Amino acid sequence: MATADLSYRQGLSFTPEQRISKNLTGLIPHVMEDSKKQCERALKMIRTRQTGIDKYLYLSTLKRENVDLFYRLLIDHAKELMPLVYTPTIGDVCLQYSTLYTRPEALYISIKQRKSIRTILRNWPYANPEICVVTDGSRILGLGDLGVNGVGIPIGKLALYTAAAGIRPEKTLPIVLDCGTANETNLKDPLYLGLRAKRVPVPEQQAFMDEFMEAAADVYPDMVVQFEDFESEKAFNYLDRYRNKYKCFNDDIQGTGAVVLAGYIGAVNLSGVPIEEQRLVFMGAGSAGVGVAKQLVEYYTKRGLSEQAAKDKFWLVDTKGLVTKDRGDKLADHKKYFARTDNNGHQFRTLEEVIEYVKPTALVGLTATFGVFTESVVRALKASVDAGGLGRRPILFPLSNPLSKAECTFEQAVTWTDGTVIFASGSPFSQFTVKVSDHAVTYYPNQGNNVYVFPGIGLGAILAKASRVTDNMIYTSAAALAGSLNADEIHKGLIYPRIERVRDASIIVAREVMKAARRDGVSQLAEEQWLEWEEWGDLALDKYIKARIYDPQL
Ligand SMILES: NC(=O)C1=CN([C@@H]2O[C@H](COP(=O)(O)OP(=O)(O)OC[C@H]3O[C@@H](n4cnc5c(N)ncnc54)[C@H](O)[C@@H]3O)[C@@H](O)[C@H]2O)C=CC1
Ligand SMILES: CC(=O)C(=O)O
Ligand SMILES: [Mg+2]
Repeated sequence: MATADLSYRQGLSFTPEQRISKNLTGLIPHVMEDSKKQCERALKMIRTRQTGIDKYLYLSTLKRENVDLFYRLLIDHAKELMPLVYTPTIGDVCLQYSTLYTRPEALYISIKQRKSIRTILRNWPYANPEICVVTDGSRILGLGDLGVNGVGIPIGKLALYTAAAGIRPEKTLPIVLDCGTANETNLKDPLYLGLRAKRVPVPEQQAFMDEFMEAAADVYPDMVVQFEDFESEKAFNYLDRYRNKYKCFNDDIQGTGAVVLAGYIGAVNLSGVPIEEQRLVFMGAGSAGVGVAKQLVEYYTKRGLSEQAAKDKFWLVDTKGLVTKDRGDKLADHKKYFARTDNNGHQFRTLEEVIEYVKPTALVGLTATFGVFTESVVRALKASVDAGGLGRRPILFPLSNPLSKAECTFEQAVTWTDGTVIFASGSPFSQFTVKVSDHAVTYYPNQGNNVYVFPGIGLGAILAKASRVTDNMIYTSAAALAGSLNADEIHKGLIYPRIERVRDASIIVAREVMKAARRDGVSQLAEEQWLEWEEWGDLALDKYIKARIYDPQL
């Protein structure tokens, strides 16, 4: 007797004939439902769960039980569901990961298993992964060192690779490298799933990382590796160390740099302040802050400014105040590039002092600290923009994740700028409606999150068979995203496409990233293929991409 085919991927949509041929008759309810009906049931379940975590757990079960339905939902209801599988809910999930755990969903490689990295990689049950997101859990969103609990981030980011860029779910590989943790709560938690030990010294972590990268390239030579949420020093170090040796990029430095550049291009157009007159204060000088500032410097130099003149447009602030050369503390290497020398020996300790001194037109927050954009800070920003002339608008990007770490809320930003703000946040805020005498005015926020670029960068690198991820590929992703808004989005004054259109944007990003790979000589696709596309243009390349991406049908 033939055994039943237990691959229930199609859920309730099997026809009676398929049920007979697969011996499924009676194993699933009798009704036959189309995709719409199955999505309706799942949405009802999600909407009636009380907490974000409950909704996440339901979705996570669905991902395991009916992967196509999970991704159909995530693609078709991105605005509602992305915040559940990604920031902000994923932050709560990471905080409680060891308690919520029911089944493995990633590779967990501890520093005690250094000799077995290749075996562990080969144990992954799906053949030839194309994209890996790896973290060591040392800086998870703005929540600090979560150790192995940080694995929720690679899992969440890879779900977005599938939903936003159509990489097949079985081609994605989430990895957490467990080097111990500095998190006392985790260390004291009897259920903690990671090594119950202090994080090992940096040189040891680096040696482990060297071994991991070598093993990953050896076992999966075609796989692109995305570094995610490594604390800043390691983030910069690993990127420098591996970028010319392996196919890899750092999402927090490069992905965030690209996404903020794209938003900044749109914001400058709306601001009424010419690009040459823009002056930018960055609150936060970590991997994201410095990564973004460097990407923007590249934009200015491409527009003809000298590197020094471009750099002079940026004032970076950290916990000790304005980053200056003569501040008297030992600056971390990644901050030195932006250290100011024009402060005449004066040190500016608070953000208010910096704003008073700089008179910025744009304020970017990457501090992982809630509320640092206070009313007086935001009003001072507005005043400095207003002083430049009528109709000018301040650019305010509180980009830290999750929502509990945002530098200010959308409502505050709108209220404190009398509605003039051009706003983007890392995690999503709702639109905000204000009643003005007899009518209502609705303000629309933007989500400035690297989800708009990393899926397209990864997809572009994979499809171009890129041997490296070059700076031009990253830069191009920003330019492509900036150009991907439709007429309605432009009309609404948005600076990013609506999140429901992230998949359209990813295809554009992937196409341009592929072309940049070809220009940089790192695409290993056949020359004839490129010549054909050159003849037929972007439409042919888009067709090629669309034919290769996962679009779940139920
Ligand atoms: N929107 C997006 O797509 C992304 C957002 N992020 C967010 O950016 C934040 C920072 O990430 P990293 O740069 O990697 O962290 P990090 O820890 O390396 O850097 C944080 C920086 O903020 C400074 N800082 C902290 N509190 C401060 C305060 N009260 N006043 C002034 N400066 C303060 C620190 O001195 C440091 O320079 C995180 O919340 C992360 O979630 C990161 C990547 C992408
Ligand atoms: C979005 C992201 O990569 C972060 O907050 O770290
Ligand atoms: Mg990150």
